Amino acid sequence: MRTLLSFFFSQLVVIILINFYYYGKFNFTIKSMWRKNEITFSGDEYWDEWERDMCDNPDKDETWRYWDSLCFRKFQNFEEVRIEVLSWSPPLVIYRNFFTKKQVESYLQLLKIQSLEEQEVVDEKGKPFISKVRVANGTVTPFDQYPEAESLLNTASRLIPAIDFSISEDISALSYNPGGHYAVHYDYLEYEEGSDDEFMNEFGNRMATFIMVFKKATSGGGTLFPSFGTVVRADAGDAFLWFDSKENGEMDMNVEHGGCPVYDGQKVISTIWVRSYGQRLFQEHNRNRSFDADVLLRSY
Ligand SMILES: O=C(O)CCC(=O)C(=O)O
Ligand SMILES: [Fe+2]
Repeated sequence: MRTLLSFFFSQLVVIILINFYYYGKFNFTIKSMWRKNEITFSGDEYWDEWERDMCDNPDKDETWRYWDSLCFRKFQNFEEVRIEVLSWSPPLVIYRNFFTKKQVESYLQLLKIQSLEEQEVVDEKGKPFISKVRVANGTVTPFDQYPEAESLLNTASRLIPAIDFSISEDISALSYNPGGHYAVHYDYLEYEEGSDDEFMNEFGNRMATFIMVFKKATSGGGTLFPSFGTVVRADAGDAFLWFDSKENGEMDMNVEHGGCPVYDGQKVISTIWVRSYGQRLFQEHNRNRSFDADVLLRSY
């Protein structure tokens, strides 16, 4: 009887200890999420609470662990390309280890000697102005002026044959310090009628956004896609890409996205906005629907 009782009590103690452990863990997670959500920064009024909750949710970190994630290993002219598909239609994909360490380092070195400026956003007339919708520093690094930028363009053109990267805006770099962010927005440009944009007249609207990662923040700083329920947290040397337009060239409403607030460390990315006119994909597709990711998996 005594052994039975002592067995019973020892089990009780174990159960209580386990409960304490999990309660503590649970409490810690909730508290740390809640604490981050409480962090204020300049421009936080442009973020909804649920968007910040998604940004801060640590479960969104490792896409390749999801039971339904699709990972492809493709050979393009004997070079290996690793593609993680986060959304099939419209496509949102991460290219892992896309750039070499040397490319990453030399581009960061180039940014060090450039002076990065506080970034503006454009209004509906296409006019730039400073706004706390985006808090970041940046600069433009034209391909024809900087071999470090040209090398990135060459790699993208070689490994992603579906897209003609030469029909694009100059590569532009962004650096976010703690408190830096870019509230949820679309990249597809929408101006009021009558505003004149020569570049738009010649090359069309933004078809795709290609983001290259050079430095990952130590806390915060992912890229949130509310419609996909995903936060991309890519590493230095990775790149990710999505389509801003549908097959008929109109704006795709599913691809709103934002740069989550950086809490610690520095985030450095740079972007190539690919323009529509002359892209082969529009000759092959013209329906009123989103593109599918299979166009990125073909070799052409
Ligand atoms: O910082 C990010 O993660 C996103 C940047 C972005 O959306 C943009 O530059 O248009
Ligand atoms: Fe954007």
